Amino acid sequence: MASSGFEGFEKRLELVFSLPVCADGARARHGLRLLPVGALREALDAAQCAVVSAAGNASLDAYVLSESSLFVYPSRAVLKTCGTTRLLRAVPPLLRAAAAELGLALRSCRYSRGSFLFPEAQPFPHADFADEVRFLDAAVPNSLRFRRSAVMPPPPPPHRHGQEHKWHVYTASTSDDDGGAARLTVEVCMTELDRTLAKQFYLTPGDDVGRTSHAAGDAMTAASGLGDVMNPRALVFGYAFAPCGYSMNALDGERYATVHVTPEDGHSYASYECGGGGDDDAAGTIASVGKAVAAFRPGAVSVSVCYGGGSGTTEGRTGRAIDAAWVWSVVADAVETMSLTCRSRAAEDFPGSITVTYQTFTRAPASST
Ligand SMILES: C[S@+](CC[C@H](N)C(=O)[O-])C[C@H]1O[C@@H](n2cnc3c(N)ncnc32)[C@H](O)[C@@H]1O
Repeated sequence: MASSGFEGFEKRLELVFSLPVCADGARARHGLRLLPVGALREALDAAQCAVVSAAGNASLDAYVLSESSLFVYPSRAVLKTCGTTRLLRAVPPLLRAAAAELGLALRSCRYSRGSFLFPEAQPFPHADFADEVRFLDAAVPNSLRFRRSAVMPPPPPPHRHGQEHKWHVYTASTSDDDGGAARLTVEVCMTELDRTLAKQFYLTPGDDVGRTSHAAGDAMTAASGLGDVMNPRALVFGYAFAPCGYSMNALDGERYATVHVTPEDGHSYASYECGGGGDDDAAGTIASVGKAVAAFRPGAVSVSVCYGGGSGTTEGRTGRAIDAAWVWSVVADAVETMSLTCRSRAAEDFPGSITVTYQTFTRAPASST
């Protein structure tokens, strides 16, 4: 841990593989889910984190890690790590194992993160986005020739705290127009959590002897209302750290949601992410951000939405095409009801027909009258 405090802001990597056409039935059906435990462990060791709990359903495997989460689908892996982990170091062993054990070739790679609270504590290559981009450029195969990195703009000055909250995105893809792979992912980063709500994520005296980390985590899920963030059908797995901290994975069919909480005063942080589904209920998926924000009443929030662009992407209930202006307005409707005001917004297109939107919100200053 940095001497200054725990770095809550996560690094997030999504790798998408092509399933081999001539694979036998099991390999075609389960793909990456057949990776040997030893191969996963080698990748997580390289990133400097470990599995603390595992669950799965017919569509995916979900792991709570010592620092955040891992989701594994047949052709897609999402690895999210926080603290001073070296997430990008997991890329070479993952690609090697996917090729050697399963014959899977990488089709696209997306890396994203916010601005760290304690950038000086980050190990190479994470201290500098330019180094992260160089590392990824060297790690992904040449066949992913469509590449782009961008730092999404900070709010215009003067910002409330003089901090610049930026969103860093790198993508590489074998195709500039990956029309068939529309997926919606929502990433929310919250700081300055309400102190009373944050206290729910501390173990209570006696927890260390009386309850498992899973049972204590499930109690935190219930007390905070986070169990409802997805929908009542979802399987929810909470995990409590000692003396504080919380991680949760929720699964509903092919969709997942994940919440991570660093409740320590002075650098409190919570994240909410959901994704895994297509865009048939994009409005509902994005609106779930409102429930996550209500559980923490943060002073500052950023929301990034990544969606498959191109002509095939429509919002199911209305048949309306998803575009950045529509995403911005659905996010703002979900967040601004909680005395938070939009400070900045941006949208960028990336290879593989991906669009990423980014918005920041802060609590409105108290009125002087
Ligand atoms: C892993 S969790 C959630 C991570 C998530 N990115 C976040 O910050 O919200 C981090 C919280 O758990 C606490 N914690 C306690 N033991 C930990 C451990 N062994 N590894 C990681 N975090 C631990 C940290 O102090 C922090 O409050």
